[in-house]
Amino acid sequence: MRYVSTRGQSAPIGFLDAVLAGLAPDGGLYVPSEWPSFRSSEIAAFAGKSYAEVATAVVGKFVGDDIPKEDLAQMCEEAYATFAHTAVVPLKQLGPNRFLLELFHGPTLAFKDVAMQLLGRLYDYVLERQSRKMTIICATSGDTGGAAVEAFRGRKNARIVALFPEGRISAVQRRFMTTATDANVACVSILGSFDDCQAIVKQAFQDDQFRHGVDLSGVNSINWARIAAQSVYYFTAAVALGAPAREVAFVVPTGNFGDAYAAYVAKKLGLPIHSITAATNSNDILARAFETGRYARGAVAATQSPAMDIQVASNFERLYFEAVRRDAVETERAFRAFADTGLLDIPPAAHAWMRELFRGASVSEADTAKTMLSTLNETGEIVDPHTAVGLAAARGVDAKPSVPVVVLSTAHPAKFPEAVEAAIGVPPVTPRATPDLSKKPEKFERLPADGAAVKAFVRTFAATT
Ligand SMILES: Cc1ncc(COP(=O)(O)O)c(C=O)c1O
Ligand SMILES: N[C@@H](CCOP(=O)(O)O)C(=O)O
Repeated sequence: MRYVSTRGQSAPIGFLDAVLAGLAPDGGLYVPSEWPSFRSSEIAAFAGKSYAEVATAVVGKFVGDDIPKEDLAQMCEEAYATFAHTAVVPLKQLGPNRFLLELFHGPTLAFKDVAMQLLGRLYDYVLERQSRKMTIICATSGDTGGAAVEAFRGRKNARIVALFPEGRISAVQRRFMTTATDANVACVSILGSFDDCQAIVKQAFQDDQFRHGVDLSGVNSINWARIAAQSVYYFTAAVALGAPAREVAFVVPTGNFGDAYAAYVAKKLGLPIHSITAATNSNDILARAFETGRYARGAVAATQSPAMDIQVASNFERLYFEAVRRDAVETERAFRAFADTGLLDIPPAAHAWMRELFRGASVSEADTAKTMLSTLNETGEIVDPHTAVGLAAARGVDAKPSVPVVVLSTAHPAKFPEAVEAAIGVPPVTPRATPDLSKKPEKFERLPADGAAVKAFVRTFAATT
């Protein structure tokens, strides 16, 4: 398997190199040079297999010969043994044709654990063999950071710096990062938005001297291994509902577009996906892009679903690259121009291609809160605000009654106790296995949204840990 950059200026590389590289040196994102796929009979054979076994098969398609199958299988076994539910990502029926895919049974109660628990092991595996220690920088709107800290803390071959937007994530999300006492973890509260944090990370990757100096890597969904690992649960859910003989529609609460793009990847691998609805909160750049063909940045608004308060969705570039028939010159032009102007008019043919599979839906704050309450009243389920955005958007899915609609439940309600209690009148209960972090001391730096300041901090951290 080889990986090429969406901007076409970086040399093709293998899976492990793409994983460690994070962002391509030309500023693009790595994608497979050719799409692997499963035969229908292979997908049917996933029925009855464990989550780790399906993950080994699906992720294995992207790994190629870079890791022996037994080693990958062992990493998957170990990664998914950290989940509190035997099904790892159980599917719950809410109504005749409505399902919730619970992705929050990992150690930090959000879907990010699914990929991150595997990434921590992948990095260990390869860095140990290369006798190398890397510096990971990760931008977070709340959940990626906690999952990454949990997956990498205490690991010998990697140090991690998590950048989060000051005051714009929940206290529970913050504490999953800032209470870690391991020497290889640093957290930085950035005086800005998640988009600022992500821009700082991307700029850092494009500074060759810095990148080489600290041996930089990234575990945001720019990293192909994140996408590969997140495509697995679309298989387990769809197969449980009758795929490959039956199509399934997915509704994905969306911010950085990694998870919805992973659904597209599952489709490329051969899964019969009827449609993918990108459900946004009022930060609706993606919903507008799919509905109108114009990808136009707005100001970031703080919402009850803070992990989706994002206006620049990294993985949209990967989809655009496909939509323009893998024209790297056009992708480079479009995303450089977008970085300057905040505007990208999707060519009509590319937009029409996107709409064959994708729909966008934006959900207001009032509807999000109302959906938390109505879900509790109608089904007895307490859902978090991100999941509520997905459930509200699912009302608009246009599918035949024979097509099940699966909404991704991306976080446990206990991560957002204030928003949930305000909506339903009672606080959500934290799962028993989750440690109480509320009394632990927190440790983090505070820095302006300034790339130079962050790089200086990271350089010192890398030199001293
Ligand atoms: C709880 C939750 N839901 C949804 C999302 C959106 O996922 P994505 O960024 O992959 O679109 C995020 C963050 O990314 C999240 O933390
Ligand atoms: N919502 C995310 C933002 C980063 O997304 P990623 O999937 O690119 O890591 C978060 O919770 O941090």
